[in-house]
Amino acid sequence: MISIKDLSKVFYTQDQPVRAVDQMSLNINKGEIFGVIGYSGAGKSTFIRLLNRLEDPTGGSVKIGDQEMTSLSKNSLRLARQDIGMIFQHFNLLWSRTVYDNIAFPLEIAGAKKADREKRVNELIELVGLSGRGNSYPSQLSGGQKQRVGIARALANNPKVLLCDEATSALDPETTDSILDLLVDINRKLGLTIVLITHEMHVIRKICHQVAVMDSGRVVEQGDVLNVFLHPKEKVTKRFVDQVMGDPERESSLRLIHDTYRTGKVVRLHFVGEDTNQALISEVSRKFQVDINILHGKITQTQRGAYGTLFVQFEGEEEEIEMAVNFCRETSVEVEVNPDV
Ligand SMILES: Nc1ncnc2c1ncn2[C@@H]1O[C@H](COP(=O)(O)OP(=O)(O)OP(=O)(O)O)[C@@H](O)[C@H]1O
Repeated sequence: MISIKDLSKVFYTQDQPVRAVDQMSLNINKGEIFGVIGYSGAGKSTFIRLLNRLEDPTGGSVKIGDQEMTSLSKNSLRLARQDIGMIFQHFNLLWSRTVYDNIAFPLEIAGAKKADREKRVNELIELVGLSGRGNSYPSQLSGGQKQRVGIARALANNPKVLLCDEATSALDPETTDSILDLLVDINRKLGLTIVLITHEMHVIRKICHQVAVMDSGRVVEQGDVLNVFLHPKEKVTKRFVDQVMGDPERESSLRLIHDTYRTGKVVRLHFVGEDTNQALISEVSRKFQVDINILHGKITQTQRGAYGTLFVQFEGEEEEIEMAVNFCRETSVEVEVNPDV
């Protein structure tokens, strides 16, 4: 659906050239929610603006469907953009227009007839949960409602792709979740491909199927969200996973346990999907002569299923511990002995 190859953007500033996006290559499948995560300055905004050519690339290509975006003339680009909706962190609504007229705006530009516009706007108002608010002005709406207007406006011309530029970063956690739920709903109902950029792993965890981690203009890690949670390779990715799975107390409490009980083994168990329901710990304690201290645990839901980690300490004879660890390894649960915390 979207194929990005060796995409680069260099800004030539007075001091020195800035490589905001540096040889990025990605493939995004139709119907997928694809998240790009990175810290401030990683190049996310530049990247997403290159997709619909709000920014012209220095090199490389962006293909959306059969359309090579980088070589389109002004006129063809205007048409191609009707297939690409976009929503923004600060909503970018027209403040002097009502909700209804904001949503109607892209339809007016596309030359839709009045009756068709009316039908479409009413459908969209209902789809985004703003029934009864058509005559309100943006200043009379909450942040979440404003973003709903932004979403309805972005969907007006039935785009194939929706680009989300930090769409929930200005919202409180609860409103963020309701907007993320709406994006999932739209993705399922309309089969829309969604590309989003964010600096919050919670957003990736909650709605994305695939994730790419950006650092200094490059994709440093990429994959299925559950796999990236399970096996983060790069330091920056581990920090993002810790935004969701971490616990400020974890490191100190594990160190304390480690220093207090010098016997036994600390083991980290990773549970994925169905395995999260497995009664592994009670089975191990029944089968082997080991004492099990549960040190720390967390479970979370992703679009790809549940994911959990559990830190435990096995105490007992070395041989029994070895057998218990091997037993855990034989299940589909992943095991790390004496993990770095
Ligand atoms: N118009 C511009 N002119 C010069 N440099 C720019 C321009 N836009 C972005 N940059 C630089 O490119 C790099 C990437 O910026 P970008 O805004 O894409 O990152 P980001 O990951 O979206 O960060 P943030 O979340 O803080 O916006 C930064 O070093 C930034 O200073």
